[in-house]
Amino acid sequence: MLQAKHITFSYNKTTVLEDISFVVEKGEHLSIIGESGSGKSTLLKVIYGEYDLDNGQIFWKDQEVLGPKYNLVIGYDFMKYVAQEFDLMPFISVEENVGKFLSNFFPEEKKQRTAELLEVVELTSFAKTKVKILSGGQKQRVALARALAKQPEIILLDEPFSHIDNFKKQSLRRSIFKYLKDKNIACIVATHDKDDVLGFADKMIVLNDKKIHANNTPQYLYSNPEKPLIASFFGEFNIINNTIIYANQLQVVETSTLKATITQSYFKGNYYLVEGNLNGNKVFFEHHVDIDKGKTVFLKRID
Ligand SMILES: Nc1ncnc2c1ncn2[C@@H]1O[C@H](COP(=O)(O)OP(=O)(O)OP(=O)(O)O)[C@@H](O)[C@H]1O
Repeated sequence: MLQAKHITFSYNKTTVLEDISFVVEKGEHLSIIGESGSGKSTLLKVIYGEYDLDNGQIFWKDQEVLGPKYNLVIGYDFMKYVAQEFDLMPFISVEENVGKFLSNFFPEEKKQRTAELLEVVELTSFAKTKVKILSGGQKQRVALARALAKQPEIILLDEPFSHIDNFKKQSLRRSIFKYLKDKNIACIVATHDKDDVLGFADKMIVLNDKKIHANNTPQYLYSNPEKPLIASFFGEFNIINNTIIYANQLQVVETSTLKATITQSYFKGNYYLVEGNLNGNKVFFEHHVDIDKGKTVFLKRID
């Protein structure tokens, strides 16, 4: 189990994280969300032991994770970290990068393990390719495979699929997160993407203004967003009578007290996101067809 206990961290005199506490159980998947600059990457780096804390402690099981003041070499064998900037060796091949830290004493094992990981990140056909000529997304996949090579107990992933195109992203995400669950590897994933969270994360932490705003399951936070910041992560929403209502919770009905004049319809594939004016405020709702500008509709909340 990873335990973060009352962590406070500052860059020079600027505090970025204040009194952060949470736990991650063995094999658990925790997502960290928050606006850009809220400190997600910093939190991962601090957990990795890249910086010394101002206050607080971090433990993996009984071992305290310490920063550079106490450790000559940053990092621990049980924990791997894949940063937003992945630092690969450009002049050797994909498989050599992945196998770099695996022992040469067991060549057959090394070969098998490398092949298994290349399959997880869907790069088998690039095994012999030099990393230098790979695209950004392919390099990100090599970095993921390399971090998994020595089978850590916990892995820290910073926007792990940010460079990967939509064609590959869905299947790669399933493949990586399934692999981590199957091997009982805990993960902490900093992300902006709700698709990295929904269906995969056991818990999610919302960082805001240096602190943890919420720490709960994605199901709970989706249903009880409490703050606009949380609702906005999941999708388009409205605040009507001081209540957060997602666009997909509003339905057009014959008559109601919510009368809106349509201003715009956006094609979204299997539905339209329709924008309207409700008592001088914007309102968004989902509808199966587009609605002409200027038309009046009545809306009702459905749950
Ligand atoms: N090395 C550094 N020195 C000083 N300040 C830094 C450093 N790295 C980050 N910061 C500042 O710390 C704050 C948090 O940055 P961080 O990168 O952790 O946020 P983030 O939530 O990961 O952002 P993003 O989603 O854009 O990646 C920001 O205000 C940033 O400017």
